Amino acid sequence: MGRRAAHDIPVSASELLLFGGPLRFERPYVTHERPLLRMTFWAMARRFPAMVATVGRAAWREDPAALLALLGAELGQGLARAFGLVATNRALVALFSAGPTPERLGHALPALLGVTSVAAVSALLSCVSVAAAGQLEPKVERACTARFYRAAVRVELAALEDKEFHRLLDAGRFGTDSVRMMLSSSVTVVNALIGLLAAAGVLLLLHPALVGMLLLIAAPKGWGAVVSARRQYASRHAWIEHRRAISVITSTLTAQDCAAEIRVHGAGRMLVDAYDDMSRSMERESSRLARAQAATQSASSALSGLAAVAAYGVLWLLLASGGMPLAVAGTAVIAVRGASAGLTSLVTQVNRLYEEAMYLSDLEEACGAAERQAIPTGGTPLAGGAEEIRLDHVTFAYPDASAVALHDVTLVIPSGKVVALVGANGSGKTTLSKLVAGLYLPTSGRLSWNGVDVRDGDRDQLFDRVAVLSQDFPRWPMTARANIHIGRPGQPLDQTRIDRAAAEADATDVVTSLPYTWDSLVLKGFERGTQISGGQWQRLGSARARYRRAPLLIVDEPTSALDPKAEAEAFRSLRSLADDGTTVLLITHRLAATATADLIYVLDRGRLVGKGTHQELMAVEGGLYRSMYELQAAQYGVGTALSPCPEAAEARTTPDRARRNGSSHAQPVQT
Ligand SMILES: Nc1ncnc2c1ncn2[C@@H]1O[C@H](COP(=O)(O)OP(=O)(O)OP(=O)(O)O)[C@@H](O)[C@H]1O
Repeated sequence: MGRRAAHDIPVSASELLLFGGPLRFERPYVTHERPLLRMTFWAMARRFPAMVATVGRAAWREDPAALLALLGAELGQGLARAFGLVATNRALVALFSAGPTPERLGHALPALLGVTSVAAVSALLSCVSVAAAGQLEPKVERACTARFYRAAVRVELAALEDKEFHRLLDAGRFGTDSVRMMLSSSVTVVNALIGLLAAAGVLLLLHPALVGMLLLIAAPKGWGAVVSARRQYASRHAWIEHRRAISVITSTLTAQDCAAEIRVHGAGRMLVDAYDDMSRSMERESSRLARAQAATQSASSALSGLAAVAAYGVLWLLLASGGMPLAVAGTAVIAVRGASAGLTSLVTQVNRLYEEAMYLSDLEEACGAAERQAIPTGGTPLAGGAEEIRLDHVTFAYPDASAVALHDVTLVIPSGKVVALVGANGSGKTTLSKLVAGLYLPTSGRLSWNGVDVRDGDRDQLFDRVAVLSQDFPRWPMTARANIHIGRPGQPLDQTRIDRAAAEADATDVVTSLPYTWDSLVLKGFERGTQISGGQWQRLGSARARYRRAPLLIVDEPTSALDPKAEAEAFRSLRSLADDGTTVLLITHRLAATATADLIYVLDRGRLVGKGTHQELMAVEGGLYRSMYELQAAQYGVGTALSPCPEAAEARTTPDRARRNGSSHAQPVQT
């Protein structure tokens, strides 16, 4: 085979300039890159039964009837091929026997009818095989893919932090594409193998020397097929690298976010030139491959031709010496020609099968690992809504992290209140909210929901009681309606509830301004698709969290993209949600907004350093909250004795709010 491996193909000057070398995927994606080149053909052949068994097991689980039909049809075709050869031999014996032609034809007729019937049965079985494979392939693919994704979405968040585990999941994703291909390749391989065995068996019966003849002629063809398939494989990887580099570059040429620099900076011309340059290296690789394949083909054909001459010479001698009847020689020629054609397909498919099998074994491994790391189902049932969420000396460290993200935190999140978490970047606010949501478990200490330790509690029931609007909330590539409904997907879609959630989140105007209102796709580049702004997305996200109607709403910087008016409205509506009984855990850097919170917790480098109402925390001289607030106020050129914001002023005058703000748990603990 060609000694020049894919990675030896020179990288174009443009690739060097733009990517600093070939554009290869990260490790997860290349675990199996070029394994075929490292493994001998025989080692591959030895692994063949295990590979087919993996697919076979998946097929058996999904549709045993279709699998049996497929196997039966393939086996039947192999037997039909053997019978066909036997019948051909009989027909030739009759035709080459002594006697008048009409008599010989008469004697050959039953065998000829046999050949015809066998061909018809074989064609019928081939149809059965196509139908069964067509039925089985999508089922196997669906089952394996669904199993993988079902397991993946249940994995503990902490497990996803583990790079190795993540690698496993990433690699597993590639396996889902391989299942279908493996099934079709397995069928082709089994078919070719049965065909070869049938031919060899018949030849053995006719004359043992004929098997040797088959091997002699087929061996150079087999060699040529192995060399070509491997060279093609290596080249495909080279192509993939160049193709990847090209598509990365060409996709930017028409991308909207690159359009300005492409025109103003003249980046477009440079990138088109790079495309030209990179394409040339692909062209060179393509020509090199074609030349190499042609050379191998001529060598294998020449060798096979020489072997055929030798074999036919032996046949001649056998015929001349009376050691073999003419009819047997004729059958042998037919069998050998058919078998060597099957051999080429066998080699190509075994190569392919091997490659795909590795991705499939990744998939199996990933499914197993994900199932082992799944969030447990069941546990102590949670009564009520979010009556009391309590953290007792909770410490939490992310897996692999050198420092703890939360240290010895003790606090209570009372029901039906707006509880704000404030602190500098990285102080642990989001982490704390994720623990409260049951997404992570404390490293030490106890976190309880309504008295039930989250370690023992039914986590699905806990999730059911939480709605999340995170900083980087998902922008689902769906319709506006589906973007809201996905907030409570377990219940039938309820348009009235969707409208109400949108109204509460100030998102009604966003939706009515869309060309197809609720049916608009918030996804550009598709029919009914449209692009919405960051602030509009934030309103949709907020509507989704409200549509969920959960006892606890966690909102992490819910107004970062909103204009001042919308922001004030958003905080006002959080207040009214709490007034209606929802517990709101609010994370924000906008301290004017925390002024109306019932309770504020101040975090500093993972530690709780203060708690109380806005007024209480502002009263702590040199306290972290106060200094942060004063810094923000100074940006607006307002003095420190300011009234925090209109809502706060209003809160102070409302008896209910005043009572809440003066609640007994609001004891400043500034450190
Ligand atoms: N997935 C993670 N893996 C490892 N460390 C993390 C991870 N997420 C956060 N951290 C670390 O934990 C600490 C607390 O992060 P967290 O996101 O909770 O802070 P935050 O107060 O919400 O910050 P911000 O105001 O910037 O959103 C930080 O030091 C951060 O680097």
